[in-house]
Amino acid sequence: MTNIAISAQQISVSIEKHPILQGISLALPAGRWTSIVGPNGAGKSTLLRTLAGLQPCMGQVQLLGRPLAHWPRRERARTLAWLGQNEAVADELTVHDVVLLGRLPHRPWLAAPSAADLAAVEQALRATQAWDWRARGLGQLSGGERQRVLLARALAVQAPVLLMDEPLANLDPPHQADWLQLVRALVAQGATVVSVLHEISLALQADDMLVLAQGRVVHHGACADAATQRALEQVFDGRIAIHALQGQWVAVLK
Ligand SMILES: Nc1ncnc2c1ncn2[C@@H]1O[C@H](COP(=O)(O)OP(=O)(O)OP(=O)(O)O)[C@@H](O)[C@H]1O
Repeated sequence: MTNIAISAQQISVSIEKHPILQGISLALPAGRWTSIVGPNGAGKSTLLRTLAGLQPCMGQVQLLGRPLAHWPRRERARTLAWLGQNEAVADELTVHDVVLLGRLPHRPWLAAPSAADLAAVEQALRATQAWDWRARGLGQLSGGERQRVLLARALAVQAPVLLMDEPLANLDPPHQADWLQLVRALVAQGATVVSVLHEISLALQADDMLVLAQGRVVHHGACADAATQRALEQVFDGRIAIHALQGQWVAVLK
């Protein structure tokens, strides 16, 4: 039987009486990378926030088979790491301290960081090539540099499940490629990654894809499946076409 990392049963979200998510049910297998794509306003970020327990909803979300509400807070924070979009983080904190925040769910209340915490921070900062800036203030970094530090914070949690909303925002192509390698390595080690991505060619590198439109899942399948690719072309009104190029699927604009 497939292990399910995150599942949702009939989740609906309305904001100011406006339906944003409409009865979504899904099961995301563990040890795979799922990308969530769809047009602007489809509800991608809202869905990811709901799966992370950050957005109240009707229906139920389960993390590793247990309803989110039944998880003790710290255990849940060690199990599910989150990288949000445009997150407010105190700009006066150093890069090192920002990434150390990712270790909070591992540390006893008011305890100094352990050797394991410091090692996790260093590993995460090196993985995102942010180690050299560790003493700088977050506010002194460019948009892409800041994004890499926030990615390091999520990695430092060392959670088995990672949810990332537009993780490639502001990243240049080499760092997008690094992110891809990182995600593949995490998944190879058994982690589950779920990411909202606007870069369709990168989203197509995932194992599975969830295609969203108007608050509903219109397709869920393997990226390599022809049906997934047709659903993707359709949801963008035929304005993209998907082709194979050097062993990869790429989306071209029409
Ligand atoms: N706080 C809010 N108040 C009112 N409407 C909201 C709020 N947050 C989101 N919405 C609306 O919900 C819908 C879905 O938003 P969401 O951010 O989830 O979409 P998305 O698919 O991530 O979009 P994008 O591709 O533009 O980032 C949009 O129509 C948006 O305007």
